[in-house]
Amino acid sequence: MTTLSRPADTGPVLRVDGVDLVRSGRALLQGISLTVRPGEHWALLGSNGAGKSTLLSLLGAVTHPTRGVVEVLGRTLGRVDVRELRSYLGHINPRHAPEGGLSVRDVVLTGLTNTAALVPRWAPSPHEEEQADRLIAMLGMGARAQAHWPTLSQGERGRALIARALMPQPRLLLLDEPATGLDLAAREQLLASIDELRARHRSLATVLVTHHLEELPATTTHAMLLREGRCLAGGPVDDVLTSDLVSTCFDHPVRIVRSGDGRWTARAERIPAAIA
Ligand SMILES: Nc1ncnc2c1ncn2[C@@H]1O[C@H](COP(=O)(O)OP(=O)(O)OP(=O)(O)O)[C@@H](O)[C@H]1O
Repeated sequence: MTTLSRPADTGPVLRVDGVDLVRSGRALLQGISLTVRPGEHWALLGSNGAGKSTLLSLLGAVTHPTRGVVEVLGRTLGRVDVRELRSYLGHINPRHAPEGGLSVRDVVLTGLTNTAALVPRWAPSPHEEEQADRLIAMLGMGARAQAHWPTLSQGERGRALIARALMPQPRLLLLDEPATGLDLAAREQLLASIDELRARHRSLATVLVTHHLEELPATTTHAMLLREGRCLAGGPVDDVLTSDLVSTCFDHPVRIVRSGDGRWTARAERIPAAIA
């Protein structure tokens, strides 16, 4: 196997050009183009089945396009060892299931080996252990570092998984519905952690999938709206998250408001009785 040198730290983090993805004879994505640069924080929104997770799996080098080009960290999918490329990405799936007996600290360390369990005869360096402790503290999990995975709440797991994904110092972090199932306090803590992470790591790029505008961190810079596998709109967040575009995307009239703290709310518009 050829060894991939660490991808260069310059240029776009992601470049998707004219991508179609067909599975079982069905077009799941059509004509998707997207460029993500260092320091950009993208939200990927769309209704159930719009293709968000499918697009995220392309960006995470998990699947290949049927047509078009996907470049991840400057490497073209189809011409690169994707397993190795994935080790330079932070791809957070809230459904990740680490081995039961691991502590938070162990789970975070498995981010270096990209495995569900600690690798036998592998030991982290003192520097790597320090880094794990620093990330655990940054995500507000210092007091729970020795807690065993099954005893954690869903919110604690979400934050531990972000720390895990950051261990290889990725340039790109992919988050698939990170706030799903969290209660109000856990969601707010998670969003605050994401904002802090972005502030501390200025060149980090992120792509976050969600159904809910209330789950978008205030630091979101760009958005893409997906509808039936196609891009309805993509670009700077305030150009894309408008009442008109989001209503079209979800096939329902909604009013979008961005409040003073930079967060969003979406409310259904009342449809006048005459046309309801
Ligand atoms: N391997 C596959 N073969 C055929 N269809 C698939 C395959 N994988 C996903 N799909 C379909 O592709 C569509 C897009 O799925 P995807 O999971 O990307 O949507 P999503 O926007 O993430 O949806 P949700 O919000 O419900 O999670 C869905 O209709 C899904 O059933």
